[in-house]
Amino acid sequence: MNTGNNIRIALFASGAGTNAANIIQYFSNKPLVTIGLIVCNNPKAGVLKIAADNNVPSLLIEKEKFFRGDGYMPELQNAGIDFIVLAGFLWKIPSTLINAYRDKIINIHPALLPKFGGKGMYGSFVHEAVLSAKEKESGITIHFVDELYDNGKIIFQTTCPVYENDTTETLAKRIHALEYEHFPKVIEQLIEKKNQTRS
Ligand SMILES: Nc1nc2c(c(=O)[nH]1)N[C@@H](CN(C=O)c1ccc(C(=O)N[C@@H](CCC(=O)O)C(=O)O)cc1)CN2
Ligand SMILES: NCC(=O)N[C@@H]1O[C@H](COP(=O)([O-])[O-])[C@@H](O)[C@H]1O
Repeated sequence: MNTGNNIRIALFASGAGTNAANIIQYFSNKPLVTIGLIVCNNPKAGVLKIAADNNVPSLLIEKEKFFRGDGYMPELQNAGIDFIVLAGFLWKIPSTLINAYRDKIINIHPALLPKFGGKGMYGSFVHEAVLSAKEKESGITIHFVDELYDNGKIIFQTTCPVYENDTTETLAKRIHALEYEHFPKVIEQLIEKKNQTRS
């Protein structure tokens, strides 16, 4: 149980982990926030090396315990986790965690929800859908996580242009730039707001 003023965050990621690396770096000199754990469902994910390189403990999870067991609640509690940040995590968060961390789980989505969200909408699939729809703009959405995919209350959105000659790669690069710029600051503002209501 975390009893101090320090807020301990668990980052959930399934892939390269560039957002996780950016968040770790951002909070590396902010004493009130600790990245206490990286939770991953993919043994080959680049985020596991990012955890090791930054001396952040990691937890490799498997389906049965996550979806039909305790959702790794004991491990999260032992790590003193107060807040969960999904940064490219590709499994649905089960009700065990949603209920235990109600309004304390957030996610970043690489499009302007409610469009281009839901099952199957992750990574390059999202950018492909935006390009196929001939959208003139895309962006990012940061939202609270509830039982459904991409359904929780929206906290923050910002946009970027989509160009006719864009590929999924060029659009992904523009979206990533928005993620790196805004995600850590939105996390920090949320934590500050929760600290104000606690004190
Ligand atoms: N309860 C919730 N869990 C998760 C949410 C959420 O809003 N509520 N957000 C996702 C992140 N996400 C979009 O932002 C997302 C990730 C993955 C999928 C998806 O379709 N996943 C596949 C499985 C993919 C795989 O195992 O490689 C699937 O469910 O079939 C949709 C949206 C994180 N969790
Ligand atoms: N629907 C969820 C989704 O698509 N999330 C996206 O996965 C990428 C993870 O990149 P990273 O592993 O390099 O941080 C990010 O672009 C994030 O928005």
